[in-house]
Amino acid sequence: MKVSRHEFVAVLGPSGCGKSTLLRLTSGLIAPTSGSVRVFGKEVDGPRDDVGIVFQKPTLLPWANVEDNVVFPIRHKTGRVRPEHRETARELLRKVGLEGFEKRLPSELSGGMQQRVGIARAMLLNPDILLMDEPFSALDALTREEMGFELLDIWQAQPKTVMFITHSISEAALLADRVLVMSERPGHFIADFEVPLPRPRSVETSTRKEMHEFAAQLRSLLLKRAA
Ligand SMILES: Nc1ncnc2c1ncn2[C@@H]1O[C@H](COP(=O)(O)OP(=O)(O)OP(=O)(O)O)[C@@H](O)[C@H]1O
Repeated sequence: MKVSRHEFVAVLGPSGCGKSTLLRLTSGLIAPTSGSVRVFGKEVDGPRDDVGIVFQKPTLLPWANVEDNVVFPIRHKTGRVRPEHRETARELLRKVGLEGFEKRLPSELSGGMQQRVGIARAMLLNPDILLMDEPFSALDALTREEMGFELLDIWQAQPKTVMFITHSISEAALLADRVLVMSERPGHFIADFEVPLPRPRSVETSTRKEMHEFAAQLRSLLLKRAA
């Protein structure tokens, strides 16, 4: 499969089909046993700096405050954090709605707030590619929807290629330009849809007839495969 620059692609598929594996291969965290992954025409042969990753759980350092968690990738990479990195971190925290929480510990934040810290951390080096593995699945339904729209705002302000793994058909349809569907194991792509919805997306988008029709099309494909 190919993803264009700055495209927002969602990947749907049954549990265990290899969605997270696809994401880890793309980030260079693991190497393929066969086949290859290329980013900007170059084979991926190790972890990359131009990729931000957001996992299902934010995996924050419990002893470090919010700002220190966001600048952690730069500390890890270079051993020191410059004032401009802290300024970028604070700016990102403002963007994800966490202004005033910079010096708090992760344990003082809600699950949704912790996930926002994880998103700010993934954006610190302004990566061209953002890989997201079920980033909102541990959140309550309302926060999840809100975070999806926040992500679209960030993506529109700072275009990036996004690969977004989810189990939610409506989330995939509402956020993405394209939805790729994988089969059960051994996973392969069985469908590739352009999302027939205009941008910008909003709460209103989720009530549109096209949204319901598209979600129904995805659902019947996934159910047929599971039957
Ligand atoms: N193409 C593949 N080749 C080798 N192993 C694979 C492949 N796809 C998946 N696996 C293995 O299958 C297991 C599940 O894969 P993975 O976690 O990527 O699935 P998933 O679709 O993300 O599942 P879930 O939706 O439950 O999170 C892992 O142990 C992974 O190593």
